[in-house]
Amino acid sequence: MSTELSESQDLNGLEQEENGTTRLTDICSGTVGSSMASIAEYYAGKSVLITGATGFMGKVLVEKLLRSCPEVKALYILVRPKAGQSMQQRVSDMMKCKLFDRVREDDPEFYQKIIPISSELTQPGLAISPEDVEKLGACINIVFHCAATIRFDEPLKHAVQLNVLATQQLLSLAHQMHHLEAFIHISTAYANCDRKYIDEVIYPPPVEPKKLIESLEWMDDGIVRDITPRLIGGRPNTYTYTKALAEYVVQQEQHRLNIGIIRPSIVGASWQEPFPGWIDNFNGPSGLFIAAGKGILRTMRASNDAVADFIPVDVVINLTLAAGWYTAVHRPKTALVYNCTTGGINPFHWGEVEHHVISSFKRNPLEQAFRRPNANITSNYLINQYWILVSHKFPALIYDLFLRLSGQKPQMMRIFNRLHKAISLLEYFSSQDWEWNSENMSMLMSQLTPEDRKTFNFDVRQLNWPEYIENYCIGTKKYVLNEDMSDIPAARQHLRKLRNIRYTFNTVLVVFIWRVFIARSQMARNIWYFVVSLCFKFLSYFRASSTLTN
Ligand SMILES: CCCCCCCCCCCCCCCCCCCC(=O)SCCNC(=O)CCNC(=O)[C@H](O)C(C)(C)COP(=O)(O)OP(=O)(O)OC[C@H]1O[C@@H](n2cnc3c(N)ncnc32)[C@H](O)[C@@H]1OP(=O)(O)O
Ligand SMILES: NC(=O)C1=CN([C@@H]2O[C@H](COP(=O)(O)OP(=O)(O)OC[C@H]3O[C@@H](n4cnc5c(N)ncnc54)[C@H](OP(=O)(O)O)[C@@H]3O)[C@@H](O)[C@H]2O)C=CC1
Repeated sequence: MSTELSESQDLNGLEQEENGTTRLTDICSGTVGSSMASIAEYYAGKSVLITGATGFMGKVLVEKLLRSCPEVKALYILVRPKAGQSMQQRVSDMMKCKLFDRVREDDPEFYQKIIPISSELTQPGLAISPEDVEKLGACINIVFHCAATIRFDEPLKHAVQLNVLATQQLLSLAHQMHHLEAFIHISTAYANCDRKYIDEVIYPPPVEPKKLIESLEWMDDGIVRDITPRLIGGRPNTYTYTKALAEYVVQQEQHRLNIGIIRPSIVGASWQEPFPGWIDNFNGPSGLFIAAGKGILRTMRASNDAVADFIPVDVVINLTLAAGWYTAVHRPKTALVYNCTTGGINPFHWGEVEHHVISSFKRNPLEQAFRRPNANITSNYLINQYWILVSHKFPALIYDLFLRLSGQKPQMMRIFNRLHKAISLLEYFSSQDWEWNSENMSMLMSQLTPEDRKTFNFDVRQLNWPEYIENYCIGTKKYVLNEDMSDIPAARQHLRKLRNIRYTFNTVLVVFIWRVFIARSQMARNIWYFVVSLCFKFLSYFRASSTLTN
């Protein structure tokens, strides 16, 4: 069921379908002045506020805005001091990141456009100083809200504080912005993962956010922990639950602000921009790709035929910027939701992911792999448990034994325990299928000029998955693990060594087992003599026949 969009009759540039879904059309009657402006022209002279700019997606958003909208006036970014680093230090470190190489080339002074604002989103008023509130109120034209806790095991109180309450406070701040044209909220395609078919609508929230927030205020952490599974119900974690609540909170403001909601699925490395394969974290599939490349992860529960709904980060950001432009220019009267997914347009399946990840890491191996990359994904619980025992726990035990014997600290079992914890939280997403309607994404594309369609490309029909996965795997090697591509021959040599160790180990094991068997069983001895005599007879036969032909 979708929420009631009561003003269906007077939507500007929008059509409301029978089921309540709000769709874009090419009607421009509701546009403001610059409707014909290209995306870059629209952002020219604009001041943009970005939350979560130090995060994975936020950084890509900042980079793309600076590179493709060079006339943008200023990017105000909400940043908190963290891990002993001041806000300023964090921002200057961020700008040194390789991601900004292309922008740096175009404009070495690009950092002057970035204006950090100290903010801790979990604090009242987002801990923004009154002077900064005034400054933002006077100048911001567009808000992109990316900040969130994306941890799947986040305690409910904290997830609500950051994903729901902070969103609410940001919306209050947005009300004080006198020149605000658009508020773009980044959600997730899995906010409604308790449904199999997900339309571009905001579904009724699982609970009234206000009531939940009030209750959480007086409950102690123990009680909250105990009731969390009951509260989240059909959702697998507090992350998806609080992102669903946040959507509802944002929707409540749709009559007072121009709102767009972007729902990306599983965000992966960049496809094209600023260069293929850029990734800087272990979240989502990236950590598992690395674990598979290192030969540590060799089995996990996933359905071979289910769609792996990956979406490259640059596609999400291009769509986000286009949605910002559309929302500001066309001013839809109700919040538009964009399911930013690939499954319905260019599907790719978990079985194919496994195949391409493994073959890519065989071609471009990671340094110091534990074992040769090899994987077995299955949806069968028992088969998976068997492989965990044989391919994870047993090798870990042997390796730890080896470490102990050589006077080192055992570590492999600990690594596997952490990996199993991560897998247990991720398997939910790889073991089932969802269907997203992504019509708004296609229709937004139809609104762009041919030039913008190239500069802000989010046409995922053009995505070549094997090539994308290859670049993704190389990206994890180069940008997450900081490994040098020139070391690949040595890494290949290491894999050959591992293969030889495996052959030797397997041969010794088979001979050993057989010897034990022969020593204990007359039947095994008889079979052994039979096989040996058969081999001998074959050998004699071939020798005789080759003598005759000569
Ligand atoms: C058999 C081989 C097949 C090969 C390929 C098959 C790949 C299948 C991939 C399936 C993936 C499915 C992914 C679905 C994701 C759905 C996404 C929904 C979309 C979103 O909206 S949100 C963003 C997603 N959010 C996340 O991904 C966060 C998940 N992470 C967490 O919640 C926590 O990190 C976690 C896993 C609970 C661990 O917490 P904790 O123990 O406190 O430790 P740290 O966070 O400090 O990390 C510890 C350690 O683990 C590494 N790590 C983190 N994440 C992963 C991961 N996904 N895979 C592997 N390893 C991971 C982390 O880097 C740390 O390592 P250190 O060595 O640095 O300590
Ligand atoms: N990654 C993915 O696969 C997907 C992500 N999304 C959504 O995209 C958005 C961005 O995700 P992503 O970039 O991957 O996440 P990251 O974890 O990389 O970034 C989160 C950002 O939020 C900021 N933040 C977190 N807590 C606070 C706080 N208390 N005060 C101030 N800032 C804070 C972080 O700042 P700091 O650096 O200080 O920690 C960081 O900049 C999120 O809304 C997420 O739900 C949606 C679908 C998939």
